[in-house]
Amino acid sequence: MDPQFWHQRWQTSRIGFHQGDINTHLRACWHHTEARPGTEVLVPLCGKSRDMHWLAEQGHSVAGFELSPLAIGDFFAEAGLAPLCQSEGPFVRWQRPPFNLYEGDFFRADTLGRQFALAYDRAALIALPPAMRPGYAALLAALMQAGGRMLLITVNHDGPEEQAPPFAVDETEVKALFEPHFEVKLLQRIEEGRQNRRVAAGECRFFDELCFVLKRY
Ligand SMILES: C[S@@+](CC[C@H](N)C(=O)[O-])C[C@H]1O[C@@H](n2cnc3c(N)ncnc32)[C@H](O)[C@@H]1O
Repeated sequence: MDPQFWHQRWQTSRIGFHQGDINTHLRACWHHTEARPGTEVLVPLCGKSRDMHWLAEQGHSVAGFELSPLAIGDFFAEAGLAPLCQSEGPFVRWQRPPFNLYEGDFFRADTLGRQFALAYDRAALIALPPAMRPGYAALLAALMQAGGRMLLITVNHDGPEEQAPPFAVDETEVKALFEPHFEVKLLQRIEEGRQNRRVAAGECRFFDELCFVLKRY
């Protein structure tokens, strides 16, 4: 999407994607990453997700990437943390251990020359229109160390071909995007049914959440 789309969403507080609670798949499936405490977790398109606090509670440091300074500012303010800000390559890095949140375009993350053993994607891939997804998968392949693992959460629905996220990204597409670089395993699929507001409103007949673990070859 155009960066302006996201800046406007944050400026007008249209952030329905933000979850007040920790993500259910994260709690249930993180152990599949075989994460060791102390290992840094890459969180692309992180928003102000509370999941980053949960990862910190498991003993991880967190490297988040986010376009919106409002999102990053809220993340620290809501936690009562005062970050230090400094420029680093094309980013502004907001730092308060165990969090390093990089303000800027994630698609430039390779310029930092960093690699990660762990990553967590919730509502990042599904925020991208189809044409941007192959570049996202290739970038993650470049950023992950051999043997590195990533927990990936997507949605699948039969809503109208909307111009706005969350876009449907089913198991077939996840495999097509990532299998050239990663071993891909579907861990769980939750069928939300009428609990989902789009299904209840008749906009879709189904709305499923899928959780994968990916291992970099
Ligand atoms: C659907 S939200 C998901 C946020 C977060 N993962 C969560 O679960 O709440 C997508 C986020 O990605 C950010 N974003 C979109 N494109 C980006 C880019 N190219 N680089 C960094 N952040 C981006 C948006 O500002 C938005 O906060």
